[in-house]
Parts: sequence; structure tokens; C-alpha cells
Amino acid sequence: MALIEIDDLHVTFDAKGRHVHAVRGVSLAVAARASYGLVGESGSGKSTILRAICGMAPVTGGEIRIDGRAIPARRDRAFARRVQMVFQDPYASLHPRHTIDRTLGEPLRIHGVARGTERGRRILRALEDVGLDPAFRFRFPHQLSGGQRQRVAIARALMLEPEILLLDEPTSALDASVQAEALNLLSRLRAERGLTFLMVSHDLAVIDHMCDRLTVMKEGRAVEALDHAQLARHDMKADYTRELFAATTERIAAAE
Ligand SMILES: Nc1ncnc2c1ncn2[C@@H]1O[C@H](COP(=O)(O)OP(=O)(O)OP(=O)(O)O)[C@@H](O)[C@H]1O
Repeated sequence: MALIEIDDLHVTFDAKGRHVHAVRGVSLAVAARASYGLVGESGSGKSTILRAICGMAPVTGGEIRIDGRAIPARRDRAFARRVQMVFQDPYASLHPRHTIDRTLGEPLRIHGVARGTERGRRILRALEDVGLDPAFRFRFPHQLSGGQRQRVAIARALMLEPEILLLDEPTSALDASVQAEALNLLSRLRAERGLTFLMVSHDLAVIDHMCDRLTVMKEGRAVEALDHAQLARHDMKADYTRELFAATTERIAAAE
């Protein structure tokens, strides 16, 4: 059985008289310890799928299951301990007036795990795990580079030792070299901790590098699901996937 199962998911936003059917019957299954990608152009509904899993988007049809169980309508503490999300923009997702110590300590405090010196030890270990010097502990987000801030966001997501990370364009706000380092860090952490990733990117090259399986999204629908080997063989059925692949190959060739 897959760890994450999404079955005929629909998400519909009704805002200011506008009716947006953002996700239109998407199904997918993510095996435990796998890394699964969602790729597609802007507005295709990728982020909305991650938000729906976290209870941050209105599900109007279908079901999401984790370990065979429908996720609770109100995502409870137990859910937060299993599933965490990392957002694209670490500056927006970190509180500007909280030190890194406070940011990393917050999940522990809320969940009542590790107090006093043990909490401090966990914070230092979390910094080390994402390759940040202990000196960063009492700094503020504006004193860090974009790559360092995203490492803090990753560390925060891992504080409660979740099984699943939902990654929404986790590196697209970063420069190319910093992006590669952050992707390598995520891959290493996944291997070391046996994490399961569901990762969104508009960049097929990123998804190809990171994921063993992917779904291509367009206008709220899943166009096609492929595994790594099919992608390598260019074994794709949909014209849209082929176009996306050709555009990525051209971009990489132009950059080299
Ligand atoms: N809170 C919201 N209220 C109204 N419409 C929304 C909301 N969030 C997303 N949408 C709409 O849902 C559609 C899918 O958006 P979504 O952010 O999931 O796309 P995406 O593929 O992740 O693209 P991007 O990379 O640009 O975020 C878009 O048309 C978007 O405008």
C-alpha cells in the first residue's frame, strides 16, 4: 500500500465571485520512502494539491489517505508530526523578528517535546544536520542568505521528525548553485531518514534530478504519470509532456 494516496481529488475556490476549479480529478499514489514530483506550468494546480493535503485548500471531491486512512478534516497534532511542508519563499515563511533558535524551538514547544537543555541540544543538532554553523542560532532571518534561510526552513520542518515532507518549489527562489546545494541536502536528508517526498516544481530538470516518479499537471488535471526510466527513454505519451521535456532540454543546452 502506498503511504500517500490521492483519489479523484477536486479543489474548487470560490473567491470574490470567481469560481476556480483548480484541481480536477487528480489521482496519484506515493510509496513510502519515495520521492514523487508534480511538474507543470504556473497555475496548473500543483501547489493546491500540497495545500489540500495540509488542509489549506477547499477539497470539494475525492479523498486523500495517509497509510490507508482518510486524513482528518481538521489536521491535528498527530498529522503535524507526520507531515510537514516547506514553502518556496523562506523569507516569507520565517518570522522576521524571531531568532533561528525561537523558530526551531517553536514546533518542540507547541508539541511539548524536549524541554530545557534537551531542546537546546535538538536545535543545535538540527542546525548541524542542515549544514549551518551553531553561530546562526541567535541570528535573525535578515542576517542570513536565501540559501541559509531555506536550510532553516528545512530544519524547522524536520524538528518533529515527520515521515513526509511536502516541498513546494523549495529551491526556485535560490540562485542556480545554491539551488543545487539545497537539492543535494534534501536528497541526503531523505536517504538518511527514510523520508517520503511529494515535491512541486515548474522545472522538469529539478523533478527529474530529485524524484523517482512524477505526474505532469496541466490546467488542474494530471496529464501523465511517468517514472524515471520512462523519462530517460523519452517514453511519454502526451504531447504536452514531450513539449515540457523539449523546453527543459533546450534550456539546459542553452545554459551549458
Ligand atoms: N486561495 C485561492 N483563491 C482563489 N484561487 C486560487 C487560490 N489558490 C490558488 N488559486 C488558483 O488555483 C489555480 C491553481 O493554482 P496553483 O497555485 O495550485 O498552481 P501551481 O501549478 O502551483 O502554480 P504556481 O507555480 O504558479 O503556484 C490557479 O488558477 C490559481 O489562481
